[in-house]
Amino acid sequence: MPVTQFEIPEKYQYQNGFDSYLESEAAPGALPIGHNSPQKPPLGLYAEKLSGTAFTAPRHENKQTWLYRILPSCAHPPFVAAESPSESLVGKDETPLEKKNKLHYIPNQLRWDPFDHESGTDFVSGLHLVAGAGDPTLKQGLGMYIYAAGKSMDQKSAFYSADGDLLVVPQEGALDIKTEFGCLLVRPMEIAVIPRGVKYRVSLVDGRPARGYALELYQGHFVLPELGPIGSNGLANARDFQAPVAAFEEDHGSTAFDGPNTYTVRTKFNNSLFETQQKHSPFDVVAWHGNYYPFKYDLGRFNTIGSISFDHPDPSIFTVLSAPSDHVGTAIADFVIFPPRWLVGEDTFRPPWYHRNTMSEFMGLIQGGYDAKKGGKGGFVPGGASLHNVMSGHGPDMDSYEGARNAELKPLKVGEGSCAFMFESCLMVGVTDWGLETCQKVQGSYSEHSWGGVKVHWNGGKKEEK
Ligand SMILES: O=C(O)Cc1cc(O)ccc1O
Ligand SMILES: [Fe+2]
Repeated sequence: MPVTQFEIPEKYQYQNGFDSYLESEAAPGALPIGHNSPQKPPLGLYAEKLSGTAFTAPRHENKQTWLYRILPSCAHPPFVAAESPSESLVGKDETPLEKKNKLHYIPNQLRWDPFDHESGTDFVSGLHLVAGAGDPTLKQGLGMYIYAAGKSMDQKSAFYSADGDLLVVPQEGALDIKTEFGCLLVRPMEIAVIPRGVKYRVSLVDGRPARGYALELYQGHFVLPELGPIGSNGLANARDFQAPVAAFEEDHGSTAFDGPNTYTVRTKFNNSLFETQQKHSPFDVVAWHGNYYPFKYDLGRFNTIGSISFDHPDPSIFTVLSAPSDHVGTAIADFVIFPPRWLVGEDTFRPPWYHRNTMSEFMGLIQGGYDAKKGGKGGFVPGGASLHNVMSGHGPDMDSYEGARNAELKPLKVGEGSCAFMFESCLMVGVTDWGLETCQKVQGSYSEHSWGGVKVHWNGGKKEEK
């Protein structure tokens, strides 16, 4: 087995397929046959449509799901600004939104020490916007997050984001994600995508604190990358993506108008938190059918492809999911991983080459090390991150360069037990106050530490003997 693949505990059931049209019912007969919205849906349920694209989006892009639930989602009092919207999302509570959302555009290479675990936060209050581009109100761009959850979300609470689809990359601690569509268990080395609008509740597993990375896509949806000459299989295969099966809570509270509101629903709306209290469980979907649903993927199933002759290929061969812009081949966000793999290139400098890219690159490390960067204190370590913005020069640090320049080129397995990843974007990425200051993790001497001592190997122009 090249990489570890996960067991699926019995408690969780999934249906397989990427961008498939799926259906699931937790009570037999809950799905109407033929109809979407019969006069009286079966079992006394309400029909509710959840759309992820405009009704009129072309068929190949159209995403929506019909939910059959005990009570419709609209039955709640108005949302109000959450009283203490964690300092986390973008800044301090009292800070005006413009300041909270302010992004600082910096040409320097940035690297962060591992972000802190937090004890008092849940998945929502522990979500920190580190960097981003664009604007959720215009449905353009993306946000890059760090989360640190020291406790489960309240069992009578739910969260949804109106801002975009959230790709979650756990780094420490598993997440039990209860969604309106059913449950997902997402462990480090697995990922999940929760589409815009889908309500969910994140619980810690075995009480273990959780930390990880997330990318919110303000526009469009993730797709599998084109395979071109690779052919019809490879990289992340469609059948390895897993969606939940319907599971519901039967708690519809008091029917009295003034009955107690026991459920809290929080929403992220333009990167601000709002909340409301309602009588009924938001997790009351008994059945659903559609192609707009949350899903997970075990990174251990990724079929890694590389050069078997010479030269280091572009990292696009490691793309798991891509969120295309309107320009073919140019992504608002690519999610790229660097799993264990064999390097066999002859007469090849095997780590990444030095480069300056028109794309920006935010990297994190789930486990182990990265072949172009030293680990250890002040290095690139699990739970930390780096950002190489548009045209910011970067590449292996000096020691990695010298090591690879002089290495014996026998076949070598790199990255055993490791997995770095990259959120790559065609957009220039700005960094928040939280990312620059509040988190206190920016490594002051990243550039000096990495490239301060790069050696001159220029031989003065003497023709070399072959
Ligand atoms: O900068 C990085 O480490 C990411 C990266 C890896 C690679 O193999 C080629 C290009 C690239 O940007
Ligand atoms: Fe790079």
